[in-house]
Amino acid sequence: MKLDASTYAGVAQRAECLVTSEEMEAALDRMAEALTTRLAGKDPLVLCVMTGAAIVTGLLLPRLDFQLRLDYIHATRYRGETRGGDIFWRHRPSEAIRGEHVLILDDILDEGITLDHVARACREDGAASVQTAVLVEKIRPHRCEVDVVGVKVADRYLYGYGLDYKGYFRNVPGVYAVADEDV
Ligand SMILES: O=P(O)(O)OC[C@H]1O[C@H](OP(=O)(O)OP(=O)(O)O)[C@H](O)[C@@H]1O
Ligand SMILES: Nc1nc2[nH]cnc2c(=O)[nH]1
Repeated sequence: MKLDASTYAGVAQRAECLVTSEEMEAALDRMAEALTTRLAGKDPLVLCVMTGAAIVTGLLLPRLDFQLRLDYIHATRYRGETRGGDIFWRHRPSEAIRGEHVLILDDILDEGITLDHVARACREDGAASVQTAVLVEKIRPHRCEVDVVGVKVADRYLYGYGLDYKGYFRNVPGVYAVADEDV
């Protein structure tokens, strides 16, 4: 669904910046260091969980100075809404995963349902090992643990750095909480 320009501007004006771009870039540096320790020398297959992880993937991979390959996996459960539903698979590269040391890269761990589902699917598909990393973790209970986290933020509806609000704002260079009246 398209947002008209005045609605878009209103959402942006009412939103609150929780993490600046400088803080996010520092978090990406820390994630790269942690992932290098875990994965350098293992020739991992990095799986970008589309669509939101496209931004963290693009920012993180040039910081990883070791042999790796990139593929994508697409499981979604929000589909432009601010509340999650059932998991919907759009792309599951089962054949490519067999025997690989997999790193699942996502933008956010919220309830943890998506990451739990994707990690289970990779194990079912015969990955040699599965590690997970998210740019943002919400401070709340999750269905699964994650190995590497960028920043931890309050349990509000967020946009920026890949996170969308109704399909928009993924390109915003900071993490913002949407005002209650807009959620
Ligand atoms: O921990 P959870 O509560 O399961 O939520 C996290 C998931 O929600 C978002 O995906 P979404 O379905 O919105 O797809 P998108 O990546 O296209 O935005 C995000 O990219 C995570 O994959
Ligand atoms: N954009 C966005 N997507 C999510 N998916 C799960 N939680 C969130 C959130 O807070 N913001």
